[in-house]
Amino acid sequence: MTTSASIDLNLDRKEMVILGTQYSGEMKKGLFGVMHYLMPKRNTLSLHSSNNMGKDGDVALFFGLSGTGKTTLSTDHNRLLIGDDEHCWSENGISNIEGGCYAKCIGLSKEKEPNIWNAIKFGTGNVGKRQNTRASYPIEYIPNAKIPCVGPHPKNVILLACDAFGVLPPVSKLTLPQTMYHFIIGYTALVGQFVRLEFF
Ligand SMILES: Nc1ncnc2c1ncn2[C@@H]1O[C@H](COP(=O)(O)OP(=O)(O)O)[C@@H](O)[C@H]1O
Ligand SMILES: C=C(OP(=O)(O)O)C(=O)O
Repeated sequence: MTTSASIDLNLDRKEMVILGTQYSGEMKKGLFGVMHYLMPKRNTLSLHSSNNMGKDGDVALFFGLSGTGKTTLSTDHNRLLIGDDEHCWSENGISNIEGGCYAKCIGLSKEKEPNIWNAIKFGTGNVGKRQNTRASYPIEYIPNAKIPCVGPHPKNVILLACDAFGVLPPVSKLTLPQTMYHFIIGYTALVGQFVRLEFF
């Protein structure tokens, strides 16, 4: 064991117990773990991704580890927000699991991310002193949210590598096999450590 935290789940009793951590993100991540078990049985993929939709119905799906920009980039005032973190992709298209968002507060400013700033509503100026301080808000607090939070099959898939070491070009257009390769290796630079820096 490298940590004293544990997330214990009883699928029969539909119970989850979170021990040894005060990170409230475990509530949604624990349930996400349940979805990884249940959804494939229904021929549905559960994805750690954000999603938004353009005016023409084109859905973009953003994959990336914690801190790579899923929440920030999907909350785009020119597009409709479907969700910032956890989704299902089935034969019918995309649907959001959470119905709300979980934004990072560090460095948050009204000028750079006005929709997130306004959605938090309470105490925004006083938070964000630690690396992984979060605020949650109902998705309805984002003015251009897509309610209900569903969309057609994605037209564009974006892999957020956040490669601070400059190994990858800033932007690359990938072929299908390249996309599959990069999805599987999941290369991320510095910010893949975002949550771990804070808690371990
Ligand atoms: N160009 C940028 N694109 C995306 N995020 C950025 C950028 N510049 C700074 N950030 C910051 O990086 C962090 C990205 O975190 P977030 O969007 O919550 O990631 P995720 O949802 O993938 O965990 C935010 O704190 C955001 O303010
Ligand atoms: C809530 C989380 O997801 P993200 O940081 O990608 O928002 C997490 O990883 O704990």
